[in-house]
Amino acid sequence: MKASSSENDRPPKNPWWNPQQPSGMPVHRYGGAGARGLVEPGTRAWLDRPPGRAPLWSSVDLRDGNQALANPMDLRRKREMFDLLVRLGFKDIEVGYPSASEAEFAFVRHLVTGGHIPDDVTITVFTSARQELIDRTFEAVRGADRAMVHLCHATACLWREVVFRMTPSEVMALARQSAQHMVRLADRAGGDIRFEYSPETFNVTEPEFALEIANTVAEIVEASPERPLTLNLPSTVEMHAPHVFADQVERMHRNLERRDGIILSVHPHNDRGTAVAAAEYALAAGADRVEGTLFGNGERTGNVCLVTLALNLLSRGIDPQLDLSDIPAIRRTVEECNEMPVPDRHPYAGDLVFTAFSGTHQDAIAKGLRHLEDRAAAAGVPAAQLPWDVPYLPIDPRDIGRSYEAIIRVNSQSGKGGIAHVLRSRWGLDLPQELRVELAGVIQRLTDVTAAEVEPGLIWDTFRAEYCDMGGWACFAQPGPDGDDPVDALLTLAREHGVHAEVDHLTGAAAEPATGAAHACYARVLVDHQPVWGVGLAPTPRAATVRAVLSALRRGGAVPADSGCVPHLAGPREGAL
Ligand SMILES: CC(=O)SCCNC(=O)CCNC(=O)[C@H](O)C(C)(C)COP(=O)(O)OP(=O)(O)OC[C@H]1O[C@@H](n2cnc3c(N)ncnc32)[C@H](O)[C@@H]1OP(=O)(O)O
Ligand SMILES: CC(C)C(=O)C(=O)O
Repeated sequence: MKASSSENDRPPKNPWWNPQQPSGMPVHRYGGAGARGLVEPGTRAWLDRPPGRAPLWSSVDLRDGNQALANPMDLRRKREMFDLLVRLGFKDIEVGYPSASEAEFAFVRHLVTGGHIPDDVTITVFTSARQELIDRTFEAVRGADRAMVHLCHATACLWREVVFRMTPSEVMALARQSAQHMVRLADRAGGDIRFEYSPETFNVTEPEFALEIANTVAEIVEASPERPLTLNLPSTVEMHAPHVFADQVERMHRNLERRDGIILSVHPHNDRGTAVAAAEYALAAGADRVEGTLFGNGERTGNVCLVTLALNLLSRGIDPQLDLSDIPAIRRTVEECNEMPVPDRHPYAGDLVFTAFSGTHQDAIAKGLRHLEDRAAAAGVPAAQLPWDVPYLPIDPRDIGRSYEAIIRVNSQSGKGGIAHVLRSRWGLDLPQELRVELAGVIQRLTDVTAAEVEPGLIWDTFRAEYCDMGGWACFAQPGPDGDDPVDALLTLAREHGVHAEVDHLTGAAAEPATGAAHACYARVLVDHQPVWGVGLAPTPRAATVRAVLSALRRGGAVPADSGCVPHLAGPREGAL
Protein backbone atom coordinates (compact mmCIF):
# COMPACT_ATOMS: atom_id res chain seq x y z
CA MET A 1 0.00 0.00 0.00
CA LYS A 2 1.25 3.49 -0.83
CA ALA A 3 2.25 5.43 2.27
CA SER A 4 0.26 8.59 2.92
CA SER A 5 2.16 11.84 2.78
CA SER A 6 1.88 12.30 6.53
CA GLU A 7 3.50 8.89 6.97
CA ASN A 8 6.20 9.98 4.57
CA ASP A 9 6.77 13.12 6.57
CA ARG A 10 7.46 11.19 9.74
CA PRO A 11 11.08 10.67 10.66
CA PRO A 12 12.17 7.06 10.12
CA LYS A 13 11.76 4.69 13.04
CA ASN A 14 15.14 4.23 14.59
CA PRO A 15 15.81 2.70 17.94
CA TRP A 16 18.75 5.03 18.47
CA TRP A 17 16.77 8.13 17.75
CA ASN A 18 15.11 10.03 20.60
CA PRO A 19 12.10 11.81 19.14
CA GLN A 20 12.30 15.56 19.68
CA GLN A 21 9.45 17.23 21.50
CA PRO A 22 7.36 20.25 20.40
CA SER A 23 9.24 23.32 21.56
CA GLY A 24 6.37 25.56 22.56
CA MET A 25 7.87 28.33 20.37
CA PRO A 26 5.21 30.60 18.78
CA VAL A 27 5.42 29.05 15.31
CA HIS A 28 1.85 30.11 14.48
CA ARG A 29 3.07 33.72 14.21
CA TYR A 30 5.43 33.09 11.30
CA GLY A 31 5.58 31.80 7.76
CA GLY A 32 2.88 33.93 6.16
CA ALA A 33 4.75 37.20 5.75
CA GLY A 34 6.10 37.78 2.30
CA ALA A 35 4.29 34.84 0.75
CA ARG A 36 3.05 37.20 -1.96
CA GLY A 37 6.60 37.74 -3.16
CA LEU A 38 7.06 34.07 -4.00
CA VAL A 39 7.22 33.07 -7.66
CA GLU A 40 6.62 29.77 -9.34
CA PRO A 41 10.04 28.29 -10.04
CA GLY A 42 10.96 28.45 -13.70
CA THR A 43 13.34 26.01 -15.30
CA ARG A 44 15.94 26.84 -12.66
CA ALA A 45 18.49 26.65 -15.42
CA TRP A 46 20.56 29.00 -13.26
CA LEU A 47 21.09 26.28 -10.68
CA ASP A 48 23.89 24.64 -12.62
CA ARG A 49 25.38 27.77 -14.15
CA PRO A 50 28.94 28.27 -12.87
CA PRO A 51 30.16 31.83 -12.35
CA GLY A 52 31.90 33.06 -15.49
CA ARG A 53 33.31 36.39 -14.43
CA ALA A 54 33.12 39.00 -11.71
CA PRO A 55 29.89 41.02 -11.59
CA LEU A 56 29.82 44.79 -11.53
CA TRP A 57 30.51 45.62 -7.89
CA SER A 58 28.84 48.51 -6.14
CA SER A 59 29.84 49.44 -2.62
CA VAL A 60 27.11 50.85 -0.38
CA ASP A 61 29.36 51.13 2.68
CA LEU A 62 28.95 54.88 2.72
CA ARG A 63 25.13 54.75 2.52
CA ASP A 64 23.49 51.51 3.66
CA GLY A 65 26.48 50.62 5.84
CA ASN A 66 26.71 54.12 7.25
CA GLN A 67 23.00 54.43 8.05
CA ALA A 68 23.30 51.34 10.25
CA LEU A 69 26.09 52.67 12.50
CA ALA A 70 25.61 53.96 16.02
CA ASN A 71 27.96 56.81 15.13
CA PRO A 72 27.64 57.49 11.41
CA MET A 73 30.93 58.30 9.75
CA ASP A 74 32.08 61.89 9.87
CA LEU A 75 33.75 63.51 6.90
CA ARG A 76 37.19 62.17 7.80
CA ARG A 77 36.03 58.56 8.15
CA LYS A 78 33.87 58.80 5.04
CA ARG A 79 36.82 60.05 3.05
CA GLU A 80 39.02 57.27 4.40
CA MET A 81 36.43 54.68 3.37
CA PHE A 82 35.96 56.29 -0.04
CA ASP A 83 39.71 56.29 -0.71
CA LEU A 84 39.95 52.66 0.35
CA LEU A 85 37.13 51.67 -2.01
CA VAL A 86 38.86 53.49 -4.88
CA ARG A 87 42.16 51.76 -4.10
CA LEU A 88 40.45 48.37 -4.10
CA GLY A 89 39.17 49.02 -7.61
CA PHE A 90 35.49 49.92 -7.12
CA LYS A 91 34.19 51.96 -10.04
CA ASP A 92 30.67 52.36 -8.68
CA ILE A 93 30.40 53.79 -5.16
CA GLU A 94 27.26 54.92 -3.39
CA VAL A 95 28.61 57.82 -1.36
CA GLY A 96 25.60 58.78 0.71
CA TYR A 97 22.07 60.01 1.21
CA PRO A 98 22.74 63.73 0.78
CA SER A 99 19.25 64.92 1.73
CA ALA A 100 19.46 63.08 5.06
CA SER A 101 21.78 65.49 6.89
CA GLU A 102 24.21 68.33 6.50
CA ALA A 103 27.10 65.92 7.03
CA GLU A 104 25.94 63.68 4.20
CA PHE A 105 25.41 66.62 1.88
CA ALA A 106 28.76 68.15 2.79
CA PHE A 107 30.61 64.93 2.02
CA VAL A 108 29.17 64.73 -1.49
CA ARG A 109 30.03 68.37 -2.08
CA HIS A 110 33.53 67.70 -0.74
CA LEU A 111 34.02 64.97 -3.32
CA VAL A 112 32.48 66.90 -6.20
CA THR A 113 34.01 70.32 -5.63
CA GLY A 114 37.34 69.01 -4.38
CA GLY A 115 37.93 66.95 -7.51
CA HIS A 116 38.37 63.80 -5.42
CA ILE A 117 36.46 61.48 -7.74
CA PRO A 118 38.75 59.61 -10.13
CA ASP A 119 37.76 59.79 -13.80
CA ASP A 120 36.85 56.13 -13.92
CA VAL A 121 34.68 56.16 -10.80
CA THR A 122 30.97 56.99 -10.72
CA ILE A 123 29.44 58.13 -7.47
CA THR A 124 25.85 57.31 -6.61
CA VAL A 125 23.62 59.38 -4.36
CA PHE A 126 20.54 57.94 -2.74
CA THR A 127 17.12 59.55 -2.40
CA SER A 128 13.68 58.47 -1.37
CA ALA A 129 10.67 59.35 -3.47
CA ARG A 130 9.93 62.78 -2.06
CA GLN A 131 10.23 65.76 -4.31
CA GLU A 132 12.08 68.03 -1.88
CA LEU A 133 14.57 65.25 -1.11
CA ILE A 134 15.15 64.60 -4.81
CA ASP A 135 15.76 68.33 -5.33
CA ARG A 136 18.33 68.37 -2.55
CA THR A 137 20.01 65.30 -4.01
CA PHE A 138 20.50 66.99 -7.35
CA GLU A 139 21.89 70.03 -5.56
CA ALA A 140 24.47 67.78 -3.95
CA VAL A 141 25.84 66.54 -7.28
CA ARG A 142 25.68 69.91 -9.03
CA GLY A 143 28.83 70.36 -11.10
CA ALA A 144 29.77 66.66 -11.10
CA ASP A 145 30.92 65.37 -14.48
CA ARG A 146 29.08 62.16 -13.84
CA ALA A 147 26.83 60.79 -11.12
CA MET A 148 24.06 58.27 -10.59
CA VAL A 149 20.91 59.30 -8.72
CA HIS A 150 19.33 56.37 -6.92
CA LEU A 151 15.58 56.56 -6.40
CA CYS A 152 14.04 54.15 -3.94
CA HIS A 153 10.71 53.43 -2.35
CA ALA A 154 9.10 50.32 -1.00
CA THR A 155 6.67 48.37 -3.17
CA ALA A 156 5.51 45.43 -1.01
CA CYS A 157 1.98 45.18 0.30
CA LEU A 158 2.85 45.59 3.99
CA TRP A 159 4.75 48.81 3.30
CA ARG A 160 2.11 50.13 0.88
CA GLU A 161 -0.65 49.61 3.37
CA VAL A 162 1.04 50.25 6.71
CA VAL A 163 3.90 52.66 5.98
CA PHE A 164 2.64 54.70 3.00
CA ARG A 165 -1.10 54.01 3.43
CA MET A 166 -1.33 53.91 -0.35
CA THR A 167 -3.05 51.71 -2.93
CA PRO A 168 -0.91 49.92 -5.52
CA SER A 169 -1.85 52.52 -8.15
CA GLU A 170 -0.86 55.34 -5.77
CA VAL A 171 2.54 53.71 -5.26
CA MET A 172 2.79 53.36 -9.04
CA ALA A 173 2.03 57.08 -9.36
CA LEU A 174 4.69 57.85 -6.72
CA ALA A 175 7.26 55.98 -8.79
CA ARG A 176 6.13 57.62 -12.02
CA GLN A 177 6.13 61.17 -10.63
CA SER A 178 9.47 60.75 -8.88
CA ALA A 179 11.12 59.31 -12.00
CA GLN A 180 9.68 62.08 -14.17
CA HIS A 181 10.95 64.67 -11.71
CA MET A 182 14.42 63.13 -11.79
CA VAL A 183 14.48 63.18 -15.58
CA ARG A 184 13.54 66.86 -15.59
CA LEU A 185 16.28 67.72 -13.08
CA ALA A 186 18.86 65.65 -14.93
CA ASP A 187 18.05 67.43 -18.19
CA ARG A 188 18.78 70.71 -16.46
CA ALA A 189 21.85 69.51 -14.58
CA GLY A 190 24.26 69.50 -17.48
CA GLY A 191 26.56 66.67 -16.35
CA ASP A 192 26.16 63.01 -17.18
CA ILE A 193 23.44 61.96 -14.74
CA ARG A 194 22.39 58.31 -14.74
CA PHE A 195 19.58 56.68 -12.81
CA GLU A 196 19.24 53.81 -10.43
CA TYR A 197 15.84 52.61 -9.28
CA SER A 198 15.18 50.25 -6.36
CA PRO A 199 11.77 48.79 -5.65
CA GLU A 200 12.64 48.47 -1.98
CA THR A 201 11.23 45.26 -0.45
CA PHE A 202 11.29 43.71 -3.94
CA ASN A 203 11.65 40.21 -2.52
CA VAL A 204 8.28 40.39 -0.76
CA THR A 205 6.47 42.32 -3.50
CA GLU A 206 3.94 40.59 -5.73
CA PRO A 207 6.04 39.59 -8.77
CA GLU A 208 3.61 41.15 -11.30
CA PHE A 209 3.63 44.47 -9.44
CA ALA A 210 7.44 44.49 -9.17
CA LEU A 211 7.73 43.87 -12.90
CA GLU A 212 5.15 46.48 -13.83
CA ILE A 213 6.68 49.22 -11.70
CA ALA A 214 10.20 48.44 -12.95
CA ASN A 215 9.01 48.56 -16.58
CA THR A 216 7.26 51.87 -15.87
CA VAL A 217 10.39 53.53 -14.46
CA ALA A 218 12.56 52.09 -17.25
CA GLU A 219 10.14 53.60 -19.78
CA ILE A 220 10.18 57.03 -18.14
CA VAL A 221 13.98 57.25 -18.02
CA GLU A 222 14.16 55.79 -21.55
CA ALA A 223 16.51 53.04 -20.49
CA SER A 224 18.65 51.99 -23.43
CA PRO A 225 21.94 50.18 -24.01
CA GLU A 226 23.57 53.61 -24.42
CA ARG A 227 22.03 55.04 -21.23
CA PRO A 228 21.09 52.03 -19.12
CA LEU A 229 18.99 52.19 -16.01
CA THR A 230 20.46 50.37 -13.02
CA LEU A 231 17.50 48.39 -11.75
CA ASN A 232 18.39 47.25 -8.27
CA LEU A 233 16.41 44.41 -6.70
CA PRO A 234 16.80 44.38 -2.92
CA SER A 235 15.97 41.66 -0.50
CA THR A 236 15.44 44.46 1.98
CA VAL A 237 14.63 41.96 4.72
CA GLU A 238 15.77 38.50 3.71
CA MET A 239 12.71 36.28 4.17
CA HIS A 240 13.22 33.21 1.99
CA ALA A 241 15.84 30.65 1.13
CA PRO A 242 18.36 31.90 -1.43
CA HIS A 243 17.01 29.90 -4.36
CA VAL A 244 13.67 31.72 -4.02
CA PHE A 245 15.42 35.07 -4.45
CA ALA A 246 17.18 33.69 -7.52
CA ASP A 247 13.83 32.61 -8.97
CA GLN A 248 12.51 36.14 -8.40
CA VAL A 249 15.53 37.67 -10.09
CA GLU A 250 15.32 35.23 -12.99
CA ARG A 251 11.68 36.15 -13.55
CA MET A 252 12.64 39.83 -13.85
CA HIS A 253 15.61 39.02 -16.05
CA ARG A 254 13.39 37.09 -18.47
CA ASN A 255 10.42 39.44 -18.54
CA LEU A 256 11.72 43.02 -18.31
CA GLU A 257 10.66 44.96 -21.40
CA ARG A 258 13.89 46.92 -21.82
CA ARG A 259 16.24 44.24 -20.59
CA ASP A 260 19.08 45.35 -22.86
CA GLY A 261 18.79 48.87 -21.46
CA ILE A 262 18.99 47.66 -17.90
CA ILE A 263 21.87 46.81 -15.62
CA LEU A 264 20.19 44.26 -13.40
CA SER A 265 21.47 44.63 -9.86
CA VAL A 266 20.82 42.86 -6.58
CA HIS A 267 21.11 44.11 -3.04
CA PRO A 268 20.89 41.16 -0.67
CA HIS A 269 20.52 41.59 3.07
CA ASN A 270 21.53 38.87 5.43
CA ASP A 271 18.64 38.39 7.85
CA ARG A 272 18.63 34.61 7.34
CA GLY A 273 22.39 34.46 7.09
CA THR A 274 22.25 33.47 3.42
CA ALA A 275 23.02 36.74 1.63
CA VAL A 276 26.17 35.39 0.00
CA ALA A 277 24.33 32.36 -1.37
CA ALA A 278 21.46 34.58 -2.51
CA ALA A 279 23.84 36.86 -4.38
CA GLU A 280 25.68 33.97 -6.02
CA TYR A 281 22.43 32.33 -7.14
CA ALA A 282 21.03 35.68 -8.31
CA LEU A 283 24.09 36.25 -10.48
CA ALA A 284 23.63 32.81 -11.99
CA ALA A 285 19.97 33.71 -12.55
CA GLY A 286 20.76 36.77 -14.64
CA ALA A 287 21.89 39.64 -12.41
CA ASP A 288 24.80 41.77 -13.64
CA ARG A 289 25.68 43.75 -10.55
CA VAL A 290 25.83 43.35 -6.78
CA GLU A 291 25.48 46.00 -4.12
CA GLY A 292 27.01 45.22 -0.76
CA THR A 293 29.57 46.27 1.78
CA LEU A 294 33.04 45.30 2.96
CA PHE A 295 32.69 42.56 5.58
CA GLY A 296 28.91 42.85 5.41
CA ASN A 297 28.17 45.89 7.54
CA GLY A 298 24.62 47.17 7.13
CA GLU A 299 21.12 47.24 8.54
CA ARG A 300 20.38 44.55 11.17
CA THR A 301 22.42 41.49 10.14
CA GLY A 302 24.02 43.48 7.38
CA ASN A 303 24.40 43.66 3.64
CA VAL A 304 26.01 40.95 1.59
CA CYS A 305 29.78 40.90 2.16
CA LEU A 306 31.53 41.85 -1.06
CA VAL A 307 34.89 40.60 0.23
CA THR A 308 33.43 37.13 0.68
CA LEU A 309 31.76 37.16 -2.73
CA ALA A 310 34.92 38.36 -4.44
CA LEU A 311 37.20 35.89 -2.70
CA ASN A 312 34.76 33.08 -3.41
CA LEU A 313 35.38 33.91 -7.06
CA LEU A 314 39.15 33.90 -6.54
CA SER A 315 38.89 30.48 -4.91
CA ARG A 316 37.13 29.25 -8.07
CA GLY A 317 39.91 30.62 -10.27
CA ILE A 318 38.00 33.71 -11.42
CA ASP A 319 39.53 37.19 -11.25
CA PRO A 320 37.48 39.11 -8.65
CA GLN A 321 38.48 42.42 -10.28
CA LEU A 322 39.06 43.91 -6.85
CA ASP A 323 42.48 44.12 -5.26
CA LEU A 324 42.04 42.21 -2.01
CA SER A 325 45.70 41.31 -1.65
CA ASP A 326 46.03 42.98 1.76
CA ILE A 327 43.01 41.92 3.78
CA PRO A 328 44.55 42.87 7.16
CA ALA A 329 45.01 46.47 6.02
CA ILE A 330 41.53 46.60 4.48
CA ARG A 331 40.07 45.23 7.67
CA ARG A 332 41.90 47.78 9.83
CA THR A 333 40.51 50.67 7.81
CA VAL A 334 36.97 49.30 7.76
CA GLU A 335 37.03 48.60 11.50
CA GLU A 336 38.23 52.11 12.13
CA CYS A 337 35.61 53.71 9.86
CA ASN A 338 32.71 51.61 11.15
CA GLU A 339 33.94 51.49 14.75
CA MET A 340 33.00 47.82 14.68
CA PRO A 341 35.19 44.70 14.76
CA VAL A 342 35.19 42.01 12.07
CA PRO A 343 34.29 38.74 13.84
CA ASP A 344 36.92 36.03 14.30
CA ARG A 345 35.02 33.60 12.03
CA HIS A 346 34.25 36.04 9.21
CA PRO A 347 35.12 34.30 5.91
CA TYR A 348 38.64 35.07 4.71
CA ALA A 349 39.13 38.03 7.08
CA GLY A 350 38.45 36.78 10.61
CA ASP A 351 41.38 36.10 12.90
CA LEU A 352 40.61 32.40 13.15
CA VAL A 353 39.55 31.46 9.64
CA PHE A 354 42.93 30.14 8.55
CA THR A 355 43.67 28.56 11.92
CA ALA A 356 43.41 24.91 12.87
CA PHE A 357 43.48 23.85 16.50
CA SER A 358 42.42 20.29 15.83
CA GLY A 359 45.05 17.63 15.41
CA THR A 360 43.87 15.92 12.25
CA HIS A 361 43.34 19.23 10.45
CA GLN A 362 46.80 20.39 11.54
CA ASP A 363 48.36 17.18 10.36
CA ALA A 364 46.72 17.48 6.94
CA ILE A 365 47.61 21.17 6.58
CA ALA A 366 51.24 20.57 7.58
CA LYS A 367 51.49 17.71 5.07
CA GLY A 368 49.82 19.83 2.39
CA LEU A 369 52.20 22.73 2.91
CA ARG A 370 55.16 20.39 2.80
CA HIS A 371 53.86 18.76 -0.35
CA LEU A 372 53.58 22.19 -1.92
CA GLU A 373 57.15 23.07 -0.89
CA ASP A 374 58.43 19.78 -2.32
CA ARG A 375 56.59 20.34 -5.61
CA ALA A 376 58.00 23.87 -5.79
CA ALA A 377 61.53 22.61 -5.13
CA ALA A 378 61.15 19.91 -7.78
CA ALA A 379 59.83 22.42 -10.31
CA GLY A 380 62.41 25.04 -9.36
CA VAL A 381 59.74 27.73 -8.90
CA PRO A 382 58.43 29.61 -5.86
CA ALA A 383 55.54 27.83 -4.14
CA ALA A 384 53.40 30.93 -4.73
CA GLN A 385 53.39 30.11 -8.45
CA LEU A 386 51.95 26.63 -8.09
CA PRO A 387 48.25 25.78 -7.98
CA TRP A 388 47.03 25.88 -4.39
CA ASP A 389 45.95 22.53 -3.06
CA VAL A 390 46.29 22.33 0.70
CA PRO A 391 43.72 20.42 2.77
CA TYR A 392 41.33 22.52 4.84
CA LEU A 393 42.54 25.85 3.45
CA PRO A 394 40.37 27.08 0.57
CA ILE A 395 42.92 29.67 -0.53
CA ASP A 396 46.52 30.51 0.28
CA PRO A 397 46.36 33.03 3.16
CA ARG A 398 49.44 34.73 1.74
CA ASP A 399 47.54 35.62 -1.44
CA ILE A 400 45.42 37.98 0.64
CA GLY A 401 48.20 39.35 2.78
CA ARG A 402 47.86 36.97 5.70
CA SER A 403 50.72 34.92 7.10
CA TYR A 404 51.12 31.24 7.84
CA GLU A 405 51.98 32.02 11.47
CA ALA A 406 48.49 31.50 12.83
CA ILE A 407 47.59 28.54 10.63
CA ILE A 408 48.35 26.05 13.36
CA ARG A 409 47.70 26.83 17.00
CA VAL A 410 48.10 24.24 19.67
CA ASN A 411 45.76 23.27 22.49
CA SER A 412 44.31 20.08 23.94
CA GLN A 413 42.65 19.29 20.58
CA SER A 414 46.00 19.22 18.79
CA GLY A 415 48.26 16.36 17.80
CA LYS A 416 51.78 15.58 16.75
CA GLY A 417 51.43 16.94 13.21
CA GLY A 418 50.55 20.41 14.39
CA ILE A 419 53.18 20.57 17.10
CA ALA A 420 55.87 19.38 14.71
CA HIS A 421 54.68 21.98 12.21
CA VAL A 422 55.13 24.75 14.77
CA LEU A 423 58.73 23.65 15.44
CA ARG A 424 59.43 23.30 11.75
CA SER A 425 57.84 26.54 10.58
CA ARG A 426 59.18 28.73 13.39
CA TRP A 427 62.51 27.09 14.25
CA GLY A 428 63.21 25.02 11.16
CA LEU A 429 63.46 21.77 13.15
CA ASP A 430 62.25 18.69 11.31
CA LEU A 431 61.72 16.13 14.06
CA PRO A 432 61.86 12.38 13.36
CA GLN A 433 58.40 10.84 13.36
CA GLU A 434 58.88 8.89 16.59
CA LEU A 435 60.08 11.97 18.41
CA ARG A 436 57.02 13.87 17.17
CA VAL A 437 54.78 11.31 18.78
CA GLU A 438 56.65 11.58 22.06
CA LEU A 439 56.67 15.36 22.07
CA ALA A 440 52.92 15.41 21.39
CA GLY A 441 52.48 13.41 24.58
CA VAL A 442 54.58 15.92 26.52
CA ILE A 443 52.53 18.86 25.19
CA GLN A 444 49.27 16.98 25.77
CA ARG A 445 50.15 16.56 29.45
CA LEU A 446 50.75 20.29 29.60
CA THR A 447 47.42 21.19 27.98
CA ASP A 448 45.61 18.69 30.20
CA VAL A 449 46.81 20.73 33.16
CA THR A 450 46.43 24.25 31.75
CA ALA A 451 43.32 23.60 29.60
CA ALA A 452 44.53 26.48 27.50
CA GLU A 453 46.25 27.22 24.23
CA VAL A 454 50.01 26.67 24.20
CA GLU A 455 51.80 29.55 22.51
CA PRO A 456 54.66 28.63 20.16
CA GLY A 457 57.18 30.08 22.62
CA LEU A 458 56.00 27.69 25.32
CA ILE A 459 56.17 24.73 22.91
CA TRP A 460 59.74 25.71 22.17
CA ASP A 461 60.66 26.10 25.84
CA THR A 462 58.98 22.81 26.72
CA PHE A 463 60.70 21.00 23.87
CA ARG A 464 64.12 22.29 24.89
CA ALA A 465 63.57 21.62 28.58
CA GLU A 466 62.50 18.07 27.81
CA TYR A 467 64.96 17.04 25.07
CA CYS A 468 67.89 19.47 25.03
CA ASP A 469 68.63 19.75 28.73
CA MET A 470 71.94 18.33 29.89
CA GLY A 471 71.24 18.94 33.54
CA GLY A 472 74.35 19.89 35.48
CA TRP A 473 76.58 18.54 32.78
CA ALA A 474 78.94 20.70 30.85
CA CYS A 475 80.85 19.61 27.79
CA PHE A 476 84.17 20.97 26.81
CA ALA A 477 86.20 20.02 23.84
CA GLN A 478 89.64 19.14 24.86
CA PRO A 479 92.55 18.55 22.58
CA GLY A 480 93.42 14.93 22.56
CA PRO A 481 94.66 12.17 20.38
CA ASP A 482 93.00 11.95 16.97
CA GLY A 483 90.29 9.35 16.70
CA ASP A 484 88.80 9.59 20.19
CA ASP A 485 85.08 9.50 19.82
CA PRO A 486 83.20 11.68 22.33
CA VAL A 487 80.04 9.55 21.99
CA ASP A 488 82.03 6.46 22.97
CA ALA A 489 83.31 8.42 25.94
CA LEU A 490 79.74 9.14 26.99
CA LEU A 491 78.64 5.52 26.62
CA THR A 492 81.63 4.50 28.71
CA LEU A 493 80.52 6.99 31.30
CA ALA A 494 77.09 5.35 31.34
CA ARG A 495 78.65 1.90 31.76
CA GLU A 496 80.63 3.24 34.69
CA HIS A 497 77.30 4.40 36.08
CA GLY A 498 76.05 0.83 35.79
CA VAL A 499 73.84 1.29 32.74
CA HIS A 500 74.05 -0.33 29.35
CA ALA A 501 73.58 2.29 26.63
CA GLU A 502 73.91 2.22 22.87
CA VAL A 503 73.02 4.76 20.21
CA ASP A 504 70.62 3.31 17.65
CA HIS A 505 69.55 6.43 15.74
CA LEU A 506 71.48 9.57 14.94
CA THR A 507 70.40 12.21 12.42
CA GLY A 508 71.62 15.71 12.04
CA ALA A 509 70.84 18.76 9.98
CA ALA A 510 71.73 22.40 9.67
CA ALA A 511 69.59 24.44 12.03
CA GLU A 512 67.89 27.77 11.34
CA PRO A 513 69.27 30.89 13.06
CA ALA A 514 66.05 31.11 15.09
CA THR A 515 67.28 28.16 17.17
CA GLY A 516 70.40 30.06 18.19
CA ALA A 517 72.50 27.19 16.86
CA ALA A 518 73.93 26.15 13.54
CA HIS A 519 73.34 22.43 13.85
CA ALA A 520 70.72 20.10 15.22
CA CYS A 521 71.11 16.45 16.06
CA TYR A 522 68.45 13.91 17.05
CA ALA A 523 69.70 10.90 18.99
CA ARG A 524 67.82 7.82 20.11
CA VAL A 525 69.76 5.90 22.72
CA LEU A 526 68.80 2.48 24.01
CA VAL A 527 69.23 2.74 27.74
CA ASP A 528 68.97 -0.76 29.14
CA HIS A 529 67.19 -1.56 25.84
CA GLN A 530 64.60 1.23 26.28
CA PRO A 531 64.63 3.94 23.59
CA VAL A 532 65.23 7.45 24.91
CA TRP A 533 65.42 10.58 22.72
CA GLY A 534 67.68 13.53 23.08
CA VAL A 535 68.27 16.59 20.92
CA GLY A 536 71.42 18.64 20.55
CA LEU A 537 71.60 22.21 19.26
CA ALA A 538 75.13 23.48 18.89
CA PRO A 539 77.53 25.44 16.72
CA THR A 540 79.02 22.33 15.06
CA PRO A 541 77.68 18.91 14.01
CA ARG A 542 80.03 17.19 16.42
CA ALA A 543 78.97 19.31 19.37
CA ALA A 544 75.30 18.81 18.47
CA THR A 545 75.84 15.05 18.50
CA VAL A 546 77.48 15.08 21.91
CA ARG A 547 74.70 17.21 23.32
CA ALA A 548 71.97 15.01 21.82
CA VAL A 549 73.47 11.81 23.22
CA LEU A 550 74.19 13.37 26.59
CA SER A 551 70.61 14.70 26.83
CA ALA A 552 69.23 11.27 26.02
CA LEU A 553 71.49 9.64 28.62
CA ARG A 554 70.45 12.17 31.22
CA ARG A 555 66.76 11.64 30.40
CA GLY A 556 67.27 7.89 30.65
CA GLY A 557 69.06 8.18 34.01
CA ALA A 558 72.19 6.71 32.46
CA VAL A 559 74.45 9.38 33.93
CA PRO A 560 74.26 11.07 37.31
CA ALA A 561 71.52 13.65 37.09
CA ASP A 562 73.07 16.91 38.07
CA SER A 563 76.82 16.93 38.00
CA GLY A 564 79.75 16.38 35.86
CA CYS A 565 81.80 17.32 32.99
CA VAL A 566 82.17 15.16 29.93
CA PRO A 567 85.79 14.19 30.14
CA HIS A 568 88.41 13.79 27.53
CA LEU A 569 86.36 14.70 24.49
CA ALA A 570 88.86 14.68 21.73
CA GLY A 571 88.95 16.62 18.51
CA PRO A 572 89.45 20.15 17.37
CA ARG A 573 88.89 22.69 20.09
CA GLU A 574 85.30 23.90 19.90
CA GLY A 575 85.01 25.76 23.17
CA ALA A 576 81.98 24.96 25.26
CA LEU A 577 79.99 22.36 23.39
C1 LIG B 1 15.91 50.25 2.97
C2 LIG B 1 16.67 51.46 3.08
O1 LIG B 1 17.75 51.39 3.47
S1 LIG B 1 15.97 52.94 2.63
C3 LIG B 1 17.11 54.15 3.19
C4 LIG B 1 16.91 54.43 4.62
N1 LIG B 1 17.87 55.38 5.06
C5 LIG B 1 17.59 56.31 5.96
O2 LIG B 1 16.47 56.43 6.40
C6 LIG B 1 18.72 57.17 6.43
C7 LIG B 1 18.49 58.65 6.26
N2 LIG B 1 17.16 59.08 6.58
C8 LIG B 1 16.89 60.25 7.21
O3 LIG B 1 17.78 60.99 7.58
C9 LIG B 1 15.47 60.63 7.39
O4 LIG B 1 14.65 59.49 7.35
C10 LIG B 1 15.02 61.63 6.29
C11 LIG B 1 15.71 62.96 6.51
C12 LIG B 1 15.34 61.11 4.92
C13 LIG B 1 13.51 61.86 6.33
O5 LIG B 1 13.19 62.22 7.63
P1 LIG B 1 11.65 62.57 8.05
O6 LIG B 1 11.10 63.51 7.06
O7 LIG B 1 11.71 63.00 9.46
O8 LIG B 1 10.83 61.23 7.88
P2 LIG B 1 11.02 59.83 8.58
O9 LIG B 1 12.45 59.53 8.76
O10 LIG B 1 10.20 59.74 9.82
O11 LIG B 1 10.42 58.89 7.47
C14 LIG B 1 9.10 58.47 7.47
C15 LIG B 1 8.31 59.09 6.36
O12 LIG B 1 8.93 58.85 5.09
C16 LIG B 1 8.04 58.09 4.26
N3 LIG B 1 8.89 57.26 3.46
C17 LIG B 1 9.63 56.22 3.87
N4 LIG B 1 10.33 55.75 2.85
C18 LIG B 1 10.05 56.50 1.79
C19 LIG B 1 10.48 56.50 0.46
N5 LIG B 1 11.40 55.65 0.05
N6 LIG B 1 9.98 57.41 -0.37
C20 LIG B 1 9.07 58.31 0.06
N7 LIG B 1 8.65 58.38 1.31
C21 LIG B 1 9.12 57.48 2.17
C22 LIG B 1 7.16 57.36 5.25
O13 LIG B 1 5.98 56.94 4.66
C23 LIG B 1 6.95 58.42 6.29
O14 LIG B 1 6.02 59.35 5.78
P3 LIG B 1 4.84 59.98 6.73
O15 LIG B 1 5.58 60.85 7.70
O16 LIG B 1 4.04 60.75 5.76
O17 LIG B 1 4.14 58.87 7.36
C1 LIG C 1 17.42 51.15 -0.76
C2 LIG C 1 17.53 49.72 -0.93
C3 LIG C 1 18.44 49.39 -2.05
C4 LIG C 1 18.00 49.11 0.32
O1 LIG C 1 18.94 49.52 0.93
C5 LIG C 1 17.25 47.96 0.77
O2 LIG C 1 16.16 47.74 0.30
O3 LIG C 1 17.75 47.27 1.65
